[in-house]
Amino acid sequence: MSELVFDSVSVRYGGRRGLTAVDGVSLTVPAGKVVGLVGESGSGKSTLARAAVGLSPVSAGRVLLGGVDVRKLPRRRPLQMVFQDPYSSLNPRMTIGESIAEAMPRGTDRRAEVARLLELVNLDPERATHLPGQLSGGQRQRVALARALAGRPEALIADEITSALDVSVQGAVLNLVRSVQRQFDLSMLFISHNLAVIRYLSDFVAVMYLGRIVEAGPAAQVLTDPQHPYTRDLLDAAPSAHKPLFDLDPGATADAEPPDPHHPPAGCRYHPRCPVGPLVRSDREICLRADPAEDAAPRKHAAACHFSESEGHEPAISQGASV
Ligand SMILES: Nc1ncnc2c1ncn2[C@@H]1O[C@H](COP(=O)(O)OP(=O)(O)OP(=O)(O)O)[C@@H](O)[C@H]1O
Repeated sequence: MSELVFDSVSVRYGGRRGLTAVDGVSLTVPAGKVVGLVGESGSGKSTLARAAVGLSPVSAGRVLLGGVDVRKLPRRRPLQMVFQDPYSSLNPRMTIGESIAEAMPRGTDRRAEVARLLELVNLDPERATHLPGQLSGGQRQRVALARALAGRPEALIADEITSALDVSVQGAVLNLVRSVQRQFDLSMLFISHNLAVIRYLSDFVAVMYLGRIVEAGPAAQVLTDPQHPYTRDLLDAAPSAHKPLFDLDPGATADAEPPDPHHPPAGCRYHPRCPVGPLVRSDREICLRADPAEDAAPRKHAAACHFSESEGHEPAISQGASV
């Protein structure tokens, strides 16, 4: 299917207390692959995802699907998004069937297609006449997925799609998403706080910190051989694989206060919290003044850290490196 490319995307929320929630992010979701996007609360993951479907105010850059600017796609159908909260993403007054049919291209045999999609997401086609309020959270999330598939997408963005669900149904929904992604060869940006979930689903992983991608690469490399101190801290903060479910604990990565997104630190944005940075080591003064590049071409493992090389890893990526 088609590659999804974020090309130097910035999102600024306005007003006097405005902030740049996403700051020049470049990230590629290769065709038919899953990129897991991870980072603590407030790092800008949802804002980046929503930028792709026109729901957050892009102030610079663009998003491309198969080389076409998503703003020029027909009603954005080839790119669909499923949200955290299935309660608010479905119209409570429309039947399940109407909600799904609404997203279909013209000329579709709607009744038959609704039944097919409901079966695909393991729901009884009889559900088509029900209202969202008659369904459980897990069932509603299945309907949201069916609705997204009704647009016959090439790419799918999933933003914390299991975190509002009972733990007992999370696994089934994740399995469904994975099987649908494979069946339709979808390119997928998958956002989660949960590193176990990211590990389970992702071909590639991108790590976001304070509006930037700080590390990206093949999932196995990023998760087992992290190059950026922030990624290492995230992985250290997460309990081991023996523990069942774990979420990233915002602020658990270092002793320093979480950053204020209105006033990102100069130099490397991670420096006030970095355990191998200038507050700990006198030879790392560069981190106070020089901003390491951020960029993400996940086929290649790279990190935006002045010292990732000296930590025994690949050289840091340079400003403006191509996607
Ligand atoms: N509509 C908005 N108006 C103003 N600021 C916003 C808006 N939405 C998000 N923000 C701010 O933008 C920053 C990034 O938020 P965002 O929700 O994208 O982060 P996130 O990584 O998805 O967090 P979470 O995991 O908690 O959803 C935060 O500082 C947040 O407070």
